[in-house]
Order: sequence, then C-alpha cells, then structure tokens
Amino acid sequence: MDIVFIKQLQVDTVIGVYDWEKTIKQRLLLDLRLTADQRAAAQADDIRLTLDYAVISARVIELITAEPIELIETVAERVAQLLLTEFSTSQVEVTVSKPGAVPQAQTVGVQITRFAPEVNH
Ligand SMILES: Nc1nc2c(c(=O)[nH]1)N=C([C@H](O)[C@@H](O)CO)CN2
Repeated sequence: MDIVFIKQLQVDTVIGVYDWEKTIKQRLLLDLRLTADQRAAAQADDIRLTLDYAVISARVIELITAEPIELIETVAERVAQLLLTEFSTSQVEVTVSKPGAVPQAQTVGVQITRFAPEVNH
C-alpha cells in the first residue's frame, strides 16, 4: 500500500512531566506515515485527491502546541486520532522523539500504529 510520510517534523512546545518542564518549550521531532492509495491522485495529477503533507504538518503542529502535555505517549495518541479522523487514511504510524530528554542518549521516544475503524456496509 502507498504511504505519505513526513519525517522529523519539528515542534517546539511545552512538554513534560516535571514542574521545570512546564515553564519552557522543548523540541519534539515527529515521523508520520499515513497509508492511503495514491493511484487516483497520480492518475489525475490532482492535489485534492492525495494527502497534502503541508496541510497535515500545519494541523499537527497546531494540535500539539494548543496546550501543555505531559507525556509523549499522549502526543502520539492525539496525533494518530487526528490523522485518522481528519484525513483519508486507513493506517497511521506516529513516532514522537524527544531528543533533549536523556543526555546520554541520541534520542528517546515512542512509536505507535493505529487503524481506522472497519466500515461495514
Ligand atoms: N515513556 C515516557 N517516559 C518519560 C516521559 C514520557 O513522556 N514518556 N517523560 C519524562 C520527562 O518528561 C522527561 O522527558 C524529562 O527529562 C520522563 N520519562
């Protein structure tokens, strides 16, 4: 199946469990993969038939920065649910990295996969 992806989307936001984290912005990096058949868009060469990665990026940044969040798991789940409800995709993979969190590590993070509900006709 086809994938529209966004790699290393930078989002500076209030994120973290501890009190000191609630007064500063920290950087998150997101990798997003959205499954959707792209043949019709390619055949018609029409942006309206695909998943516009610019629109998706802006919407995800808007969601994450709307209010402080404690866990990166919460970020991943909210982003996955947004993608499934607002865009025509059957499966999403969301990776959220918080590169500054553990100095001894290159980065840390969480990766989730979520599916759109089956539609019974
Ligand atoms: N699995 C998680 N572990 C931790 C998180 C998190 O969001 N998910 N967050 C923190 C703190 O906010 C940390 O980033 C401060 O450096 C600790 N562990």
